[in-house]
Amino acid sequence: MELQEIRNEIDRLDKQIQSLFEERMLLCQDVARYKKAHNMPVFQAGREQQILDRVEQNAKEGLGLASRTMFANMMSISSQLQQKMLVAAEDAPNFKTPRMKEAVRVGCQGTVGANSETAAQAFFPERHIQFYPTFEQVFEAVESGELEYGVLPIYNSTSGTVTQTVDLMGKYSFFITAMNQVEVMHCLAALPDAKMENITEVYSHPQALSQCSDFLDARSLHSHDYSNTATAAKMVAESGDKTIAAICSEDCAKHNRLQILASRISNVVPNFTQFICITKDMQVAENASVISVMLSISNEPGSLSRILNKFFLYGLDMTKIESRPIRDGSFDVVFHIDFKGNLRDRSIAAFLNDLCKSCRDFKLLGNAVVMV
Ligand SMILES: C=C(O[C@@H]1C=C(C(=O)O)C=C[C@H]1O)C(=O)O
Repeated sequence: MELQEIRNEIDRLDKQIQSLFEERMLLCQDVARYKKAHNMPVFQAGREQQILDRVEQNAKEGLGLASRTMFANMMSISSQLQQKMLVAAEDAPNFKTPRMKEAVRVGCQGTVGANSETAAQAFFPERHIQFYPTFEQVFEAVESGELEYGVLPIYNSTSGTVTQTVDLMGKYSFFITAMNQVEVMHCLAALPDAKMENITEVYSHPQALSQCSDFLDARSLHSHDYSNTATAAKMVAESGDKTIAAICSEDCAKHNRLQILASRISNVVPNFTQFICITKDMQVAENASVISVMLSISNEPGSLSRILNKFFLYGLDMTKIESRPIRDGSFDVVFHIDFKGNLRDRSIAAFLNDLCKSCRDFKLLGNAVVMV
C-alpha cells in the first residue's frame, strides 16, 4: 500500500475511534449522575482493574501493554470529566481568609539579623518576632497554637530546597498561607582587626556555606556548620579569635560590629531565598495562587505518569516537583509538588479529589498568596 493510502485508512479509523470515544464519555457522564444520586465516589479501582486486565488479555500479540496504557489514559479522562461534573453541582468551597494584619504571635527560627527575620518582618511589618533555635520548634509552636504564624525558609535560588524545612512537613499539621522572597547577600565577617590572610575557619548555617562554596574552596577555608548565620556572627564577635570568620548578611555583620572582609560572596549573585508563612488551620486568601501538596504513590509501572497526566488533563501549571526520601530505611520517596491555583476554584476541588485517589498518601500543604 502507498503511504497516502495507509494514511487514508488511519483517518477513517480515527473518525470511528473519536466517535466511539465520545460515546463512551457520554456514558461515563451517565455513570457520574448515578454516582451522585447514590453517593458513590468517582474512582472505582476494582472496575478499572477488571477493564485493564480484560483489554490486555484480548489484545493482539505485542499490543497488550499499549492497549492497557490507552485504556488507562481513557479512564483518567473519564474520571476527570465525572469529577468536574460532580463538583460543578456542589456549592463553592468556603474558606477562612488569613488574618496576618492582626496577628501578634509570630515567629521564626534564628535571631536578630537572620534572613528569616527579614522575611518575617516583610510578612508582619513592625511586629515583635519571636525567635526559636530550630525549624522544628517553629512547626511545634504553630501546631500547639503558641504562634499564630511561623516563617520558614523553603527554597534557595542557588542551592535549592531547604531540606530541613521540607523534611518536617510530614510530621506536623499546618497550612501554608503565604510566600515571599528575600535577597540573600552573604558577606565574610570577622573581628575588626582580623586580616583576610589569617582566616582559616568559617562558621555559618550549612545552607549559607554551600551557597558560598566557590569562595571558600578558592581560599582553602575550612567550613563549620552553625545553627544559623546570625548566631555564627555573634559567636565570632564574642570569640576574640582573629582566625575565624562568619558568613552572614551585611546588616548582621554591622549589628555585631564585625568587619566585612568580602561582600556578595555567593556562588551565584543575585541569590534569593523563598520563605513560607504557616498557620495551624486552613486559611486561603482570595488571591492565593500557589497550591502545595505532598504525596506518595505505589511503586508500579505508570503510577507517576498517571499523576503527572492529571495535571495535564486539568490544564494545571506545575511549578515545582521534587522527591524526598521517606526516611524509613527504604528507597521510597515522597513527592512535593507546587502548582498554580486557588482552592476556591471548583475545578481545583475536582482535581484534588481526583488526584488524592491515585496516591498512596496525600497531604494538602497549603495555598499561598505570593507577596513580593
Ligand atoms: C465510568 C466509571 O467511573 C470511573 C471510570 C471508569 C471508566 O472510564 O471505565 C471506570 C471506573 C471508574 O473509576 C465507572 O465507575 O464505571
